[in-house]
Amino acid sequence: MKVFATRVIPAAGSALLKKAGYELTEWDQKRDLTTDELIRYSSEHDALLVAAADKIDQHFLEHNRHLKVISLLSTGYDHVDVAAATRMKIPVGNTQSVRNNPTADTAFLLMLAVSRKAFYLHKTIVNGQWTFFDPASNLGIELQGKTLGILGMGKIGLEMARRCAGAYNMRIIYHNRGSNPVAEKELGAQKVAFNTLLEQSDVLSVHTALTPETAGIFNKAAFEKMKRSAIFVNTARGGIHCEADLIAALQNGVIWGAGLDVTNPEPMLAGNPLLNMPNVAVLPHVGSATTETRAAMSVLAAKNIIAAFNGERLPQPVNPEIYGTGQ
Ligand SMILES: NC(=O)C1=CN([C@@H]2O[C@H](COP(=O)(O)OP(=O)(O)OC[C@H]3O[C@@H](n4cnc5c(N)ncnc54)[C@H](OP(=O)(O)O)[C@@H]3O)[C@@H](O)[C@H]2O)C=CC1
Ligand SMILES: O=CC(=O)O
Repeated sequence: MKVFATRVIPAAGSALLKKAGYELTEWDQKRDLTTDELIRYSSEHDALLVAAADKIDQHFLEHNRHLKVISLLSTGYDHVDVAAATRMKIPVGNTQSVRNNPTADTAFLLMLAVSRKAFYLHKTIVNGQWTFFDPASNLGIELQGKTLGILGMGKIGLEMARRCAGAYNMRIIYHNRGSNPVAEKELGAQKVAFNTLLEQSDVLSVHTALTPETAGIFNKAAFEKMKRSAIFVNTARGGIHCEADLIAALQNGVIWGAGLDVTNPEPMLAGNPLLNMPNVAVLPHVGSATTETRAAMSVLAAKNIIAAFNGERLPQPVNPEIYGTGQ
């Protein structure tokens, strides 16, 4: 069996695939594959291990109906036409469950960095602008006892809420389509309407998937409903906020600050105005970027492939419906 990985994956995962006797080819160039390249390489392999930047759409799948599995190195699967894969009976697996803690850490880090202008102040030192102590400048805001709003109280949202409740005794509100009984019981989190989330949050952290329902949901109208002192944090997907509206909201003081691990497009271009704003912190999509988690992700991605080759249910399936009720 032949596996094609669109990235060089951590050794723990590649070792597992090789131990199982599979031939693994890893794309080792520092650029994304083009659609044509992805189709061509996939046609010569039995399984694919892909990153969030690789678009697996209907066109791609029609050229690769032979694939025994598509294993994602990500949790999010907005880059995959899962419905088409399901129709073609191709199992898709992801790495949800091993990346909750580091991604929540990233959201927490961004919240704190924005509240104290940390990224900007670091830059002022680099630029030689730390010249004297001025008690009235470089002021941030405190988080103790403030209200955290979570859009998407799932696995990562819950970890972010736990951190904020534990560290700053923050009141937790959230908006989901369903509800999250664990967050309600453990943290006293209160489910609210989306508009209430916008109006009441001091920090609003986004943890929902990118779907047609959530795409661009943070637009001009949404930012205008938020507090002028609010911090917006997005570690989910850049497509959930409208960047032009976010920039305008920050420039016009409609909200106070923003912390982003995800942008649209990615990579963000160096001249982006967000990078020069004091109350903004941007990271290059590194939510899960720890040695431990990247190793665990590669292992889970490899296990998804091994299970598919053995005709078994994937340990972390995105489209379990392909198994019917039998598995
Ligand atoms: N920055 C990074 O490196 C990483 C980013 N991610 C991103 O984080 C996202 C969340 O991951 P994870 O916590 O594991 O996912 P979960 O599925 O556990 O949580 C997502 C939550 O979003 C809620 N939700 C879905 N649709 C809507 C909607 N339309 N309105 C309101 N809430 C909604 C769901 O609840 P309900 O169904 O009740 O609405 C669910 O609770 C991923 O999809 C991925 O895009 C993940 C890992 C790393
Ligand atoms: O963005 C990363 C993911 O796991 O999803």
